[in-house]
Amino acid sequence: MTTKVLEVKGLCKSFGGVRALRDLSFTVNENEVLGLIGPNGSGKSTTVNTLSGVLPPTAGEIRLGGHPVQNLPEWDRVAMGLTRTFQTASVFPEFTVREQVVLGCEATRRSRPIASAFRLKADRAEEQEIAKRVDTVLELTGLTALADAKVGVISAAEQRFLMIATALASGPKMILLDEPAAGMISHERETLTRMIRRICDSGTSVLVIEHHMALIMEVCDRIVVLNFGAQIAEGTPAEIRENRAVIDAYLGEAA
Ligand SMILES: Nc1ncnc2c1ncn2[C@@H]1O[C@H](COP(=O)(O)OP(=O)(O)OP(=O)(O)O)[C@@H](O)[C@H]1O
Repeated sequence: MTTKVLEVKGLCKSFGGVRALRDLSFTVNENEVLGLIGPNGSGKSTTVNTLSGVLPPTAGEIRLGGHPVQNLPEWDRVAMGLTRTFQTASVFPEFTVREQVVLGCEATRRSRPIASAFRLKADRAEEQEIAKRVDTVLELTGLTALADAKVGVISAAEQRFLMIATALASGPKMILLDEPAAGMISHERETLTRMIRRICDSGTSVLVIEHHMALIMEVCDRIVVLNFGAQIAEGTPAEIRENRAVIDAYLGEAA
């Protein structure tokens, strides 16, 4: 049976007179990587910003695991299992890689500062649980060997992997990746492609925005295509490659 992780129904977003999103409806299922593609200005970032809670939708419904989340703040959505990365790397150069990933666990921490101060038993158990989760996430993102390196000295691609690791540290059901391959060279994109598949196989569904079509076609199970804020196609990579409206609006004849 297919389990829906994220359901988007009739999503609209306007900025004054600009209708950035026009009635989007799609789902992301368990064990699925969904690609969101389209020309510049077609509404991809607005979709991710609206899904994650950075922007309030003008209309429509967003459900996570069946629960409506469109009126919840970003932090609550993270705690419920919906997390994201941003287009630009937001990292702390003075932290170690491990310390930065630990920050990503904050949204799901149960213990309060008072418990930490007294080192209560439950708090110690949670510390151990977090350490284990951080190790798992570092392995999933290929950063184990860099765990004690300062964030400021690792490569730009590794910093992007670290952003994914930090987002995964909250143990999400669903991760939104906003142009994760930006600035990467060929072998780094291949590493990223394998990483996205591993993330999906480990139980976190993925929605990925990306302009790099080879990566999208290789990693996605299904693809949604936007143009001028409207959904013009949805299908498997093979179907999207052949879709006349998508070729005309975005891919061109070469894809
Ligand atoms: N904060 C904002 N205020 C006004 N208009 C906005 C705002 N954010 C986005 N828009 C407009 O909404 C539309 C969709 O923009 P969006 O950034 O979502 O597109 P995109 O597909 O992510 O583009 P790109 O591939 O260039 O990142 C564009 O017309 C854009 O100018």
